[in-house]
Amino acid sequence: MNEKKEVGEKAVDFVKEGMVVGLGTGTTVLYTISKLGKLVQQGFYIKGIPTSKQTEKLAIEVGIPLVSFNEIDHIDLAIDGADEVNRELDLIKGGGGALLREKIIAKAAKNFIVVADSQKVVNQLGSFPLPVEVVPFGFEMTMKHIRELGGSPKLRQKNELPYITDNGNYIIDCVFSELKFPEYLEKRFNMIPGVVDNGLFIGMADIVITLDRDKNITIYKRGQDLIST
Ligand SMILES: O=C(CO)[C@H](O)[C@H](O)COP(=O)(O)O
Repeated sequence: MNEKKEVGEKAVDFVKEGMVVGLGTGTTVLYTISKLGKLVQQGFYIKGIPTSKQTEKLAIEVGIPLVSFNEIDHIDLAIDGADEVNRELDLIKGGGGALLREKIIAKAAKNFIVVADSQKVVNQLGSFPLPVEVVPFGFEMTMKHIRELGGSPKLRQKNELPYITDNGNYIIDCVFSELKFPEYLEKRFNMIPGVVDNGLFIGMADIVITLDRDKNITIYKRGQDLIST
């Protein structure tokens, strides 16, 4: 079973005609975007706003009309993947390097749906290294301050050069032996000069679509238990 496809395509059930939809980044939401593209080709009308250049390219390929922030006053729904999800529906994101645009779009959306295969569901956040987007200027000093928060920071690299985000920044991946107080840490990281944002998404997801142990689609809604399988 392709879990990413199952959960990614299920999210399309929440998209209604005429919506402005935030389009996330990654190999799970790719299935959402592809299915939305097929519907658009059959006459279903939506507008998309992408969270990365990679997603922008994919959305254009599948035929989803795109808008930018200066053309809209709201986003109805954002759909995105995650690297980790806990039972409170808090997330670590940014494995794909798009955390800043993803957080801007998730925050702007009336509803934020996360699509996550069963491997992503954890009791406690922090096994996945926390991505932190930093400006290149003085990043060595920024890393020093990040280390003071208890993690082991490592500059993300691609082809032996610093990985560059769509915003022209670097990503520091931060390994924690135990990531305690994620709500505090999300805010604390962003107080370090040079940090643009971090991959903790606390209190943002409204719905998580995943699979249970028996591989049934399972939908969790913030503040409620399971709403359907
Ligand atoms: O945060 C992200 C990109 O910045 C992705 O949503 C996250 O990495 C999950 O990706 P995938 O669906 O490929 O496992």
